[in-house]
Amino acid sequence: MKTTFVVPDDLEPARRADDATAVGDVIPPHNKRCFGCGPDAMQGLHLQAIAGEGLTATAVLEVERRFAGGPGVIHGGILASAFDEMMGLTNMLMGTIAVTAVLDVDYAAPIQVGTSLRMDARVLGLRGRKVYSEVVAYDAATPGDPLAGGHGLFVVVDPVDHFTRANARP
Ligand SMILES: CCCCCCCC/C=C\CCCCCCCC(=O)SCCNC(=O)CCNC(=O)[C@H](O)C(C)(C)COP(=O)(O)OP(=O)(O)OC[C@H]1O[C@@H](n2cnc3c(N)ncnc32)[C@H](O)[C@@H]1OP(=O)(O)O
Repeated sequence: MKTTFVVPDDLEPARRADDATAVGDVIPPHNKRCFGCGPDAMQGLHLQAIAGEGLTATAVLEVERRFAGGPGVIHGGILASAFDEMMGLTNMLMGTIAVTAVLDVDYAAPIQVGTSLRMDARVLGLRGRKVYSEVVAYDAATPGDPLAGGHGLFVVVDPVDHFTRANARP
């Protein structure tokens, strides 16, 4: 992978919340209409992330024809959405809500329609309100070199305050 995203080397450790989703269970959608994880988002990705040990989670995205960009391959924005969601859901295992400030995607190889794309996400650590996370994607059928990877810088917010202000019309 050739990312230029800089992860500080002196991150503070992040901690799994005591009441976080149990290992092996699906992390519940944070919003039923979320494009990434919401069951009611008709055109969405419907990602179901399984909580792992610590601050990790895994999901499989079936790369459907409706996700195409170039002929026969996934659209870059769809992959970015999936990565954003995977890291956002994984961050929730800390028991906080963090929104994306920076999203970095390394498109290492074309990903064909029909691929079962396994995505492994984890929280790398904290710096104050900043959360650094990463995700790596593989072909679930033929694991080998990663097909893509992503990093995110998320910022912890008070969700009621953040979304109330975000929805206010000037
Ligand atoms: C009605 C009630 C509802 C209640 C219930 C709701 C439940 C919902 C549950 C869950 C939802 C989310 C689940 C995850 C979904 C997937 C993630 C997404 O897709 S999120 C969508 C896309 N992202 C945005 O829309 C953010 C838009 N941006 C902002 O709102 C602000 O810019 C924000 C919050 C990111 C930062 O604003 P500041 O004013 O709070 O904080 P500042 O001081 O600017 O930044 C804090 C630190 O971060 C750095 N920072 C911020 N932006 C940066 C950047 N672009 N590059 C580098 N550093 C940055 C700053 O330099 C600062 O660092 P230093 O503490 O000084 O070291």
